[in-house]
Amino acid sequence: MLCWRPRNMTSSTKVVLLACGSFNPVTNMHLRMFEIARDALNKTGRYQVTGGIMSPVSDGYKKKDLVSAKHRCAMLKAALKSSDWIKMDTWESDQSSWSPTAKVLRHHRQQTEAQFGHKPSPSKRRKKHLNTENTDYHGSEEANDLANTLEAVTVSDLPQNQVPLVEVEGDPAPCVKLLCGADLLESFAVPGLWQEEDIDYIVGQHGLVVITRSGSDPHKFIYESDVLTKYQENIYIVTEWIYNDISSTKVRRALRRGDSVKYVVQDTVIDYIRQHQLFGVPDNTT
Ligand SMILES: Nc1ncnc2c1ncn2[C@@H]1O[C@H](COP(=O)(O)OP(=O)(O)OP(=O)(O)O)[C@@H](O)[C@H]1O
Ligand SMILES: NC(=O)c1ccc[n+]([C@@H]2O[C@H](COP(=O)(O)O)[C@@H](O)[C@H]2O)c1
Ligand SMILES: [Zn+2]
Repeated sequence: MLCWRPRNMTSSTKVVLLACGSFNPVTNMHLRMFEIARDALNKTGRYQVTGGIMSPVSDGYKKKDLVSAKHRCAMLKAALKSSDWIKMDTWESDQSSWSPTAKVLRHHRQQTEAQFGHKPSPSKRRKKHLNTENTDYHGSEEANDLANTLEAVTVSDLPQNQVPLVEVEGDPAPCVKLLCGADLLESFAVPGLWQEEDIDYIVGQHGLVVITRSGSDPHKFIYESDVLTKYQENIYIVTEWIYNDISSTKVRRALRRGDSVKYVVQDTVIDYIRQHQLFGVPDNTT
């Protein structure tokens, strides 16, 4: 089961969309992904998107040309002034080492559940160990305690279907789903890039919302993958008909060459890039 919800609940499932990425720099397409996904999910009548989170990768990712998290977060903060529902979260970028996406999702699931004040049932609270027969291992009264306990447990430590879920007392917490482009989905097949148990956890326990991207065929990719086919009801593919192949790589290239990136990234981001002379942007002030 992807998301715990009371059996008698007939209303739509609340969803928080989480996008992990370098955002080096954040482009209008990163922001558009959220709008496209929210429209598509809300229109199904089965989901209600209640929030969006952008989580920039930490400096420990060490990808070529990655500017510091300080700058990437500042640009993201500036860009998000134009949105009233997408927020940046710096938990991941504050880490000194790179965090696998499964770990970031798990962190946000715990945060979301804690925000909703979910409490463990008294019977479950007494069970300190995680490896119970219950698939609905219940969360903590004191959110921090739970976070600390679980922090020590990697996703792969938890047997399948024994991922900590929280019993609902009142409103159910939204499900946290990974929002990504089709290229990220297809990177699951790159040997050694993703742990199998992480893919299982991400798709099996959270779910994906995938935005189509030029050069990708997510339906075919799912068909060719046994694990993705197994969980295909947890993968929601959204076709972006207003086709736009913006990428941070192209933005960095244009900036390096002194070309305009206006209307491709937010003006506030352009101002920040010029002010801090990032991405090799030529200094026009001298
Ligand atoms: N044009 C796009 N269409 C669909 N998804 C996109 C697009 N641009 C970025 N994404 C998605 O945004 C997320 C963050 O990606 P990332 O920060 O790597 O951006 P990027 O533009 O691909 O950057 P880079 O060129 O540096 O790899 C990923 O899930 C990626 O698939
Ligand atoms: N094994 C993993 O969890 C894994 C592998 C590759 C990329 N990612 C994430 O995907 C996002 C996009 O990465 P790229 O910018 O390299 O395409 C980043 O947030 C990165 O942390 C996660
Ligand atoms: Zn990318």
